[in-house]
Formats: sequence, structure tokens, C-alpha cells
Amino acid sequence: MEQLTLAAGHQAQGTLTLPGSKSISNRTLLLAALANGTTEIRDVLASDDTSRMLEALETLGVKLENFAENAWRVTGCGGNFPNKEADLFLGNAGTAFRPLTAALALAGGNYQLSGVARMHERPIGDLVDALKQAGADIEYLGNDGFPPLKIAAPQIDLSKPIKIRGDVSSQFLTALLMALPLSKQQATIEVVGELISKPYIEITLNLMAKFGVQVARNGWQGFTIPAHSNYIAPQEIFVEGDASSASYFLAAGAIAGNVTVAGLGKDSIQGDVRFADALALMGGNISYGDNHITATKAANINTIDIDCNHIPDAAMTLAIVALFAKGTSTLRNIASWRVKETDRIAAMATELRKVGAIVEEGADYITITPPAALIPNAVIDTYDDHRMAMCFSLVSLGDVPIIINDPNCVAKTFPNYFTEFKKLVS
Ligand SMILES: O=C(O)C1=C[C@@H](OP(=O)(O)O)[C@@H](O)[C@H](O)C1
Ligand SMILES: C=C(OP(=O)(O)O)C(=O)O
Repeated sequence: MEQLTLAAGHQAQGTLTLPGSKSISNRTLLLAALANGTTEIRDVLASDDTSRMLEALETLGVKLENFAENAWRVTGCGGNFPNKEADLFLGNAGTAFRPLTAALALAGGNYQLSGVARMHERPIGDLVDALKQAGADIEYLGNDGFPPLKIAAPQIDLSKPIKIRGDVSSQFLTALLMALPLSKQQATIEVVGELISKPYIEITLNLMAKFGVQVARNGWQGFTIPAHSNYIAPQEIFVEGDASSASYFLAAGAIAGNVTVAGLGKDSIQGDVRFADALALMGGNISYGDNHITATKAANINTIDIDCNHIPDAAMTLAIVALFAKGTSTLRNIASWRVKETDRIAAMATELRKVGAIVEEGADYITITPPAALIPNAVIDTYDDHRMAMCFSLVSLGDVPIIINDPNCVAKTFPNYFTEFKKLVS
């Protein structure tokens, strides 16, 4: 297995132009494919997760042109995919798997959707149950409640509200919201249980509105999609820089210098931009521009005790920043970490212990007490989880070398992460 040794670092200095947001890229590509008309999407993320979405759309017969660097011209098919039979491999991309399941279940056709082994352990039952209430025909090809899936043409019935659980993944609600306009009928959704990861629903509703579909809502409990909704291609869409990817560099600035991330600003539609507020609570000096954020070294890193439900991805970065505080930090309300790329609570606990931290894990929380001195040359397993690899690179800023196993797993969302990291850290 490939390993990467990062030298002991003291300083992080400079500006990084962020890669495009994964969440916005994959939503926009799908909405553009479902729309009537042509959309030019700029600053699209180039990574494994977006490649899976692009390949899937191409297999479905959608016309895609890569007309400039990271810019795609998508000719929408108005919800009627040209290819009515296809086998789609979606890797470990939740933002491709869940939304495509819903769109294909309502669009009509015979499809099989599969992914990597881990994707087949990530739940999808709540979404399938909701789609079946709407008349979808979906079968589990492996274990009930999990991919791979077989989809056949639906008999759509939206006479009753569709109930969907929101407490395992917000991607299920996102998927349903984005797909329901294909029915052309009025559709009502009722969320059962406490919805997690709420800001991702805001991204979904914001982008649907850019494509001309306004969803009426009753807080987080109810959503209504008007009859005769149609996605209309906006001429041009710019994808913001990825706020979760920004978290590593902002953390580096707060721990060890002065780092600016460009491509993301105070009006970002991504919830993970709120990571910067958590970093400020820990002592980082944060300043916002229209299209950049800067983090400057904290006089001292403070401990934190925080509910992370609204920032599930960037919260992993806080676990590493906690190593630089004096005392115990607690990250709460992170049960969803257990069903992502790996069981992230268990993985984080195991690997933090390798650098000397005392860690307690519960079903939905983690506490981290840093050691008096970080252990040098720890060999970190990354569990095919891009965020484990990116997070642990930051340990080197504690003036210790660190060895990252399988560093290329960052390709899921940030293929040149380590090149960019090394440019800024010395
Ligand atoms: O909708 C999205 O773009 C995402 C939602 C979140 O998942 P959950 O809703 O499962 O927490 C997040 O972790 C994931 O990386 C992207
Ligand atoms: C949870 C993540 O990915 P996915 O979109 O596959 O759920 C992530 O990127 O941290």
C-alpha cells in the first residue's frame, strides 16, 4: 500500500484556490440533466464523486460537453432519460447514489445501481421506503435496506403525503425533493423524526430554485412541490469552492500561521462554512470576504464542546484541532459519522490514540484529550476515507512527522490535496 510521510511542520502560510463543492457540483449536474434546455456549469469539482455522476449521466444518454477546464455544458432531457436501461456504478458517492436512485425510480426505465463494497453497507432503506409510497418499483439485490438496487418503471401515486425519515441521512430528503418535480403532480413530503444535517437541505432548495422550482415548506417538517413543476436550465451556474475542503486549510491557518481560502465567502450556501465559527470559538482569528475566508493563528487553541449536527463533514477537522488545545473537547450529535465512508467515530478514536490522545467514544459523540506531546511518526490508517487522510495531515503542524497510509483516497473529493497542503506548510 502506498504511504506518504509528511515532515514536521511549523508554519502554514498562503492562499489556496478551493476545488468546487462536491455537494453543489453533483446536485447541479443532475438538475441540469433533468432540466429543459442547456446549462453551462463552471468550477465543477473534478474528483471521483463527480466522475461517478458524470459517467452515470452519460450512460443515461445525457449530452455532456467539457468545454473548458472544470466547465460542463449539459443538455437537459427534461426528466426523460434517452436510455431506458442501464447499469450504473456509483463508487462511494452518496451525492450520486441517493439522488440518482430517486430520479431514476420516478423517471421510468430499468436500471441497476451499485457501488463499492462500503456503499453496499451504507443505508438507503428510508429513501426506498419513501419512493415506494410514491409508487416506485425498487428491489434490493443484496441486503434489504442497502444497495445494490434494481429499479423498474413506477406507477406514480402522490395522492397521500410521502413520509420520509430524516434521522439517518439528509441525502434521502434531498433525493426525494430533487426527483419529485419529474412527476409533474403536486407532491407533499412529511419528515418523520429529527432531520439531521439540515444545511444540506438548504443547498438543495436553493439550487432547485435556481432551476425554477420553488418548494413550499413548513420548517423542517413538511415540503410541498407544486404541480406542473419543471426544471428550467439557467444559462450559467458557478459552483462555489468546497466548504468542507476549506476546513483543513482554515484549521492550518488557525494552528500555525495565516491561510486564505479563495472561492468561498460569507454568503456561501454551504452549511460547512459554519466550521469557521467553530474555529473562531477555539481561538482562530477569522475574517470573511465576498469570495474568500482567512484564518490566522490563534494565541491559544481553546477546548470546545459543540453540537456538530449541522457540520457533519467539517466536524472531523475539529477533532484534529482539539489536539492543539489544553484539555478535553467534545463533539456531539455526530451519530451519522458511523454510516459514512467508514465508521468515522471508531476510525477517528483509533487513529487519534496513535498520536497519543485519550479518546472516549459514544454512540453519537467523541471526546478528545490531547497528549502532553504528540507522538511522532504515527502510521495512520485512512479506511478509504478521504477525510481521515486530509484531517490527519494537520497533525504534522504540531511539529511531528506523520505517515498517512493510502493517501490517494483523497481522490473522492480533493485529488491534489497533498500537493496543495505541501505548498502551504513548511
Ligand atoms: O447532501 C449532501 O451533499 C451531503 C450531506 C451530508 O450527508 P448526511 O445527510 O448523510 O449527513 C454530508 O455528510 C455529505 O458529505 C454530503
Ligand atoms: C459523507 C461524505 O460523502 P457522501 O457524499 O458519499 O455521503 C463526505 O464527503 O464526507
